[in-house]
Amino acid sequence: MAASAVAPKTLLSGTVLDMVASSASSLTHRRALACSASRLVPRPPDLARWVRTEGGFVHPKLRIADSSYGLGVVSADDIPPGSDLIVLPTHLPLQFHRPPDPRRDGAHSLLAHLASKVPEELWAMRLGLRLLQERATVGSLWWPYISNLPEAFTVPIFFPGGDVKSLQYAPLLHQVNKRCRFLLEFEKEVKNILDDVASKDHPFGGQDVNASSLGWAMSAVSSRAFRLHGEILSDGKHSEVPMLLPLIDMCNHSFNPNARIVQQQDTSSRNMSVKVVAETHINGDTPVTLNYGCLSNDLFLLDYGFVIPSNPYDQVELKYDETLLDAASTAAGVSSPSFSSPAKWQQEILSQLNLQGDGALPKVTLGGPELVDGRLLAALRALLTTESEKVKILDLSALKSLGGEAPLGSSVEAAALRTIIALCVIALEHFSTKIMEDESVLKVGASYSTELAVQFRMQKKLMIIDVMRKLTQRVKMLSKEKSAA
Ligand SMILES: C[S@@+](CC[C@H](N)C(=O)[O-])C[C@H]1O[C@@H](n2cnc3c(N)ncnc32)[C@H](O)[C@@H]1O
Repeated sequence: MAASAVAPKTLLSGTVLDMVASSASSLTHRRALACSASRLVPRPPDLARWVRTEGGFVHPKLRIADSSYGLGVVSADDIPPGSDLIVLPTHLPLQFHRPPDPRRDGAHSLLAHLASKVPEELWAMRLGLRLLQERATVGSLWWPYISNLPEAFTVPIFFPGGDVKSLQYAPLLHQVNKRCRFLLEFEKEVKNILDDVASKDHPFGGQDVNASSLGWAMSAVSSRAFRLHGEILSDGKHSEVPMLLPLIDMCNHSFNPNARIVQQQDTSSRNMSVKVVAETHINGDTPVTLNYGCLSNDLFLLDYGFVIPSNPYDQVELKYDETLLDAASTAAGVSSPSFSSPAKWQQEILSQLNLQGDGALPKVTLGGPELVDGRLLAALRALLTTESEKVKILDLSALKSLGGEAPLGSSVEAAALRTIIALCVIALEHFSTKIMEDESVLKVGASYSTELAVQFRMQKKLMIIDVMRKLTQRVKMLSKEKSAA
């Protein structure tokens, strides 16, 4: 059993390295992205056999096979609902915390020290450090798993700088740049902390770690780890622990999955076993899928390196801002002085909605199952009416809801919806390309990362147009109701 070097010379280049050397992406990088199924070593061990050897269970009808999304778990024959598909013995999930080992406690406490430098939101980097440690350990229990991991990931921290810009969406650009900056800073910090550490205490067996290998590990974890129940806390609740689940993490994502993860507490110990159970009848020659979460395309791209077309959970972020609302309402022909100078009772509603005052949260969204952020809708309804008494007797949840009747009457409702449609137009104008131009890039074909970036921005625009279409329908219904009355 060999262990692979933590920082191979040609692992990855792209944004992280662009930031260091302002160089364009190398050919090696493009090749790696284009065949995302290529693994850390050319012919890694059979994962299913390894899980069985370690005491786990793998349904005899399951295979790992090429799929549209790299590798995937496929059922070769019919499997009835409720069947166990994969059962992992308790020692196989890879977590940050590990059983004490006096021979390596120095290394582990240094690893814990490094992990303490990682901000909470980048939890994937913490487990990533542990993954790098096992990757550098000769004879690691997890080597059969690690050698099956992809050699490269399609997350935007590895995009060439031009493709990051091509995303054209400020909130995601901000996150990508933040992660890149973190990796570059963290590389320095790790080198500083590990300088002069004796090899027996070195968490990575004396091997060099750089921004590229840290990025590889962080992406391996963000795209594959599941956050599961950990130990029971003093309040009786479970802590949430990110874990890498060998073999289970070969299942691809679907919003309509045919399988799910189940955790079971061992009756004789505090250990938890993890298994995948068939949720529905699975036909032969069908991929076994899990739901990674009802996430926006921002999170799918940032953490997993893919974009879901017509994703019902995709959203755009806007900042609640009176100048923006003024511009939108003027464009919609429903301008109101209340946007720049709301009455006292309107200010109180804005404070209750956390859109104004101390600790205000000005980020609002369009899209997703809610269609319009309830806080934005409530604010517009309240600002576009003069009937304070009508508003005051309303429950805040009724003011926020798009589902039922127009709570303040059809005129106010139509004005609020028209303002939101105008906000959608403004949001569309933030993208520098038109959908038709995006389509032609995809038609001609480009590098994998360029196509992903173009897909991302195109899906955002399609989603905004869909919101506009649905809101326009509502406005039409309101005017029909008004003329019928
Ligand atoms: C947990 S792994 C699944 C196994 C992976 N396909 C492999 O080859 O190792 C998650 C990765 O699979 C791919 N993937 C999974 N579901 C997908 C989907 N619905 N669409 C596109 N890519 C998907 C993405 O590359 C993602 O980062």
